[in-house]
Amino acid sequence: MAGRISDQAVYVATGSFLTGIGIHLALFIRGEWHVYSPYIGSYYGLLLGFSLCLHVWYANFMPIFAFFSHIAGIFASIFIYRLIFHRLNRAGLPGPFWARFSKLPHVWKIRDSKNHIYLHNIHVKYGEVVRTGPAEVTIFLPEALEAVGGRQSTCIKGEFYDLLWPELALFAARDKSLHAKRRRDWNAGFSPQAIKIHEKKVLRHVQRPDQQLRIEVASGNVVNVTEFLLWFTFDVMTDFTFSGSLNLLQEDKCRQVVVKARRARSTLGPLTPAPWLLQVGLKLLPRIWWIKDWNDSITWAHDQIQDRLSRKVDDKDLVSYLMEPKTTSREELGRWLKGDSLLAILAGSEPTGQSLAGVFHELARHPDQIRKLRNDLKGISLSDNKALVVVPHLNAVLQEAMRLHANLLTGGVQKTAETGLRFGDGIYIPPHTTVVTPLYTISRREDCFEHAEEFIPERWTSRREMVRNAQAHVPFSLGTYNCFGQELGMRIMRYTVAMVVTHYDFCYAPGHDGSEMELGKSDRFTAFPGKVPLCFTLVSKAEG
Ligand code: HEM
Repeated sequence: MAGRISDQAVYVATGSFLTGIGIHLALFIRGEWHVYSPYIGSYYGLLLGFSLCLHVWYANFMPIFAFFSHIAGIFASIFIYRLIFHRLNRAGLPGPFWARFSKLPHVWKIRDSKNHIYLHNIHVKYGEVVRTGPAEVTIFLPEALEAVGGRQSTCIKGEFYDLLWPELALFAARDKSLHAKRRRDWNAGFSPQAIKIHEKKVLRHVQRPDQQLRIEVASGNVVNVTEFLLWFTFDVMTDFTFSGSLNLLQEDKCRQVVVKARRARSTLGPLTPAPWLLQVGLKLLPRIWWIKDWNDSITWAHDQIQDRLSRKVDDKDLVSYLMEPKTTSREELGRWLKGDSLLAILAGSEPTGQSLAGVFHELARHPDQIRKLRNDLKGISLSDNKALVVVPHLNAVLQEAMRLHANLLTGGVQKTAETGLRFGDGIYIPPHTTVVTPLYTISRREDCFEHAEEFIPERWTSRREMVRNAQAHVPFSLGTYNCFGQELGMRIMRYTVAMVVTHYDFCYAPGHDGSEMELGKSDRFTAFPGKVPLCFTLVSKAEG
């Protein structure tokens, strides 16, 4: 028999191979499977173990042979389907050849969390609408932002947003009606009356960076503004959310919590293109490395909210509003609270801190802009939002910095519905296709912004002609899923920038030219800017 494959082996191999093809065509090709991938992986792991046991027990290779033939059937079917029959093939989109088969090469290429750079290079090489995955298209056209994310769009959030599954959270709600329902509960926490209450806290907190900077100036220290602002915005946001600041700016006792929450996302960035792999990591390795950090962060946020619920507070905070839901029942509330707690803390603090880091980075490289801003702020109350909001150059500086330093570099992934997506000049994206619209590239397009790579705040005031297509600027996203904290975030930024520019002069520390900010920037669903090491000096009374 040696050297000859028995008939039995041929039958087993063929049968198992065909069941592999069958299971792919009957099941895996339909609907979404990413949240089940850990279970499917575990099932096949068990099946392999069982085949090995049978092999050892009966001294027969047939069970292993059957197992691998079945797996080969699945992969062969996937390969042929994606090579020839996939709906996106008919769209005839350009893109890397491997993209039609798998997202894994993409994950590998962005293991350094530089998805924004990777996709930018893809744009340069392949054009405006590129196939970047078996069922994924990346669109670099500004009109895609409205078409995909606008209120009229039928697209839903992409599979990535299931990262908390089966827990619920506002930003992770992919079902539009569920999302709309929960959003109504959040609304109360951002009403004009609520903003007034939050603002008192914000104003109290803005004193702290001022006090801390005075200490740094007196000690002649270099301040890494990226970190400094992150501590500050976490302090504001924890107070805003559950009436209890962590006091990170002054003390390093609790900083580890934030460090962990950020470290947890070191792999979230690279895994964004492959949500199924993210699910495998989250569910199968919950106590390992970054996944442990991620789970610890969620537990920490949840504990803070539980602790808050046992306390009475003087002024209403976000939890007060979330605990008086208009639409969610009391029983359902428990399911939302964990994810929403994390969202409330992270969604406000990080983007605000990161956007502010972008502002100070740009101002430090453009001292003329600091002087101009300081001049415009003369005689204006630094704690009066009504007065600050009408200082055109202040708002222009914030907008321009947010354009160049978008918070979502490539994130905000969506998915087309049953009808597909038609927009622009006859562009059609088939149904059930993931759509990526990388703001990093779109908001730096020369056909949208003249001298797009340069920091020119005047394009938002006296040189309006330099904005060729304002559609490309959506720092707070748009449509159904846009940012809740836009008004609050803008106020925090206005107060902080106005205070610092009025009281301090600043520039990059000796030996630093500002390049670390861009070079060190990573894309971990949200942007993590690199270092911004600045030296501060107090402005003389005559100048200020
Ligand atoms: C400069 C500061 C900020 C920027 C640039 C910013 C940007 C964004 C963006 C781009 C999104 C969409 C995310 C996505 O599609 O996945 C978003 C969502 C959100 N933001 Fe902000 N944000 C800022 C400040 C804040 C603040 C202060 C809060 C207050 C808690 C906040 C709360 C939220 C929430 C709750 C969502 C989710 C909305 C939903 O899914 O319906 N943001 N933000």
